Amino acid sequence: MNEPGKDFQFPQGFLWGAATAAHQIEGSPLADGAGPSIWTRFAHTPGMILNGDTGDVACDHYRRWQDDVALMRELGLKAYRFSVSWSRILPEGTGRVNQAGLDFYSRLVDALLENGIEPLLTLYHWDLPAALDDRGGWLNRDSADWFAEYGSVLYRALDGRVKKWVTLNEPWVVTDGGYLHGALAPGHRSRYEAPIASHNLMRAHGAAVQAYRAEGAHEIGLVVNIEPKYPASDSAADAAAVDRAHAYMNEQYLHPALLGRYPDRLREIFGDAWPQWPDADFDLIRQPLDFVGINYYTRSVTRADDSYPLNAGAVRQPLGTYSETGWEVFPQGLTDLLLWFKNTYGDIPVYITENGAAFFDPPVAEEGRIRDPLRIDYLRKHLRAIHDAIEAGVDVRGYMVWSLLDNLEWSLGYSKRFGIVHVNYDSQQRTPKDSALWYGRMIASHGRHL
Ligand SMILES: OC[C@@H]1[C@@H](O)[C@H](O)[C@@H](O)c2nc(CNc3ccccc3)cn21
Repeated sequence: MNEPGKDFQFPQGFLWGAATAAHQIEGSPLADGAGPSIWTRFAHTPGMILNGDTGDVACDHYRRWQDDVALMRELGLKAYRFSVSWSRILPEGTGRVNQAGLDFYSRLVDALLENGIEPLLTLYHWDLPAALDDRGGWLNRDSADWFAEYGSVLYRALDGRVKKWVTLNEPWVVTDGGYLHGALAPGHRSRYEAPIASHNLMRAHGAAVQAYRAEGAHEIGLVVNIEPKYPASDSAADAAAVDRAHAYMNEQYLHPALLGRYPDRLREIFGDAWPQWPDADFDLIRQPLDFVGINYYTRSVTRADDSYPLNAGAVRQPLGTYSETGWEVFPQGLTDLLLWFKNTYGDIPVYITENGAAFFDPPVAEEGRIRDPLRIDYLRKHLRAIHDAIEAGVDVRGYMVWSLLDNLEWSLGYSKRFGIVHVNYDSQQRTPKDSALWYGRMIASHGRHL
């Protein structure tokens, strides 16, 4: 466990980095021939995003990318996880390639490599081309072919310089937020559409991995958000609620990707809205992966409660510590879920591809400092939790803090700051927070003085 003053030894080659996503930081969504995405549309639909915020400017990274790479270098990052905007590459989603879009990411990758920073590229971080949404989007079974075509364009252009690829970021959030509850683009609310979109996302994942095996020569994986579920009591009803919530969030994507089948509970959960899937779909979805990315933020203490979907509701912990997004700070949950992952799916290499928290950060102090002790404490405790899992035999190969920069928090606009670097959205001034300086020192010591 975490004895004070313990000397932490992370594995040789452990990859220390930070993560972002295209729509959250780039701005300039329609520059240089890019097509609109569903998030460009969603943000310009009144009432969809807090305060009417949009990604039109964001962190202006599309224009400031060279300075941002220099900042990553100054902080001492060894890796950078970013996503590509599909509609910059294929403005209509398929067919015509926009060379200017490819050139942007090619230059970014070259700059990262020149600065000793390994790129981890996410193909899809929620920003589907609007032109494909007009053709049914993830509800259209052709989406698997669209996604494989998009991936192949990038594999041919960047593979070799990019050696770690991710197909999808968090299919659970895309489905739950974009098709069941409607809080995220494209804003659908249907228990019938959600399983279809979810299944096609996983078919698309499989098709993109298959295409990579034909075009690429390095590593590819899937990124999921998983959240350990703990029963609020020892009642049978709460245990059943935990099973439903666990199957719905944690097993719904890893089971088909790694085991070639869905958890049985999903048919119970969706009832008549759960289609009969063709067996061949699971041969497509289940492709050998080089790694799985896990995004961890919090846990959920769960009870049976029929006022919630799934008849499973989260119970706030009276003695818990919570971040600005209302997520409990619970590092032990990361150790627990890594052990669950290993015991359920075996020794597949794991990267923590997102971990972080939004706290209320004070304004930039006179001396230019931004004191964010809560974030330092959060990161330290979660890295120690990862170290515990590694000591217990889980093959964790790297850690990407969410996020490099304060950025557009989707429907919450710019109201939540996850960055280790503060962004003044008026001036676009970047100011490393104390957490960024701490993280850089931690990387330099390879975690020893965690
Ligand atoms: O919310 C923080 C980040 C977000 O900015 C990233 O784009 C996304 O990959 C991300 N995923 C989670 C994990 N969970 C989650 C749960 C419910 C709604 C949204 C995200 C947190 N985050």
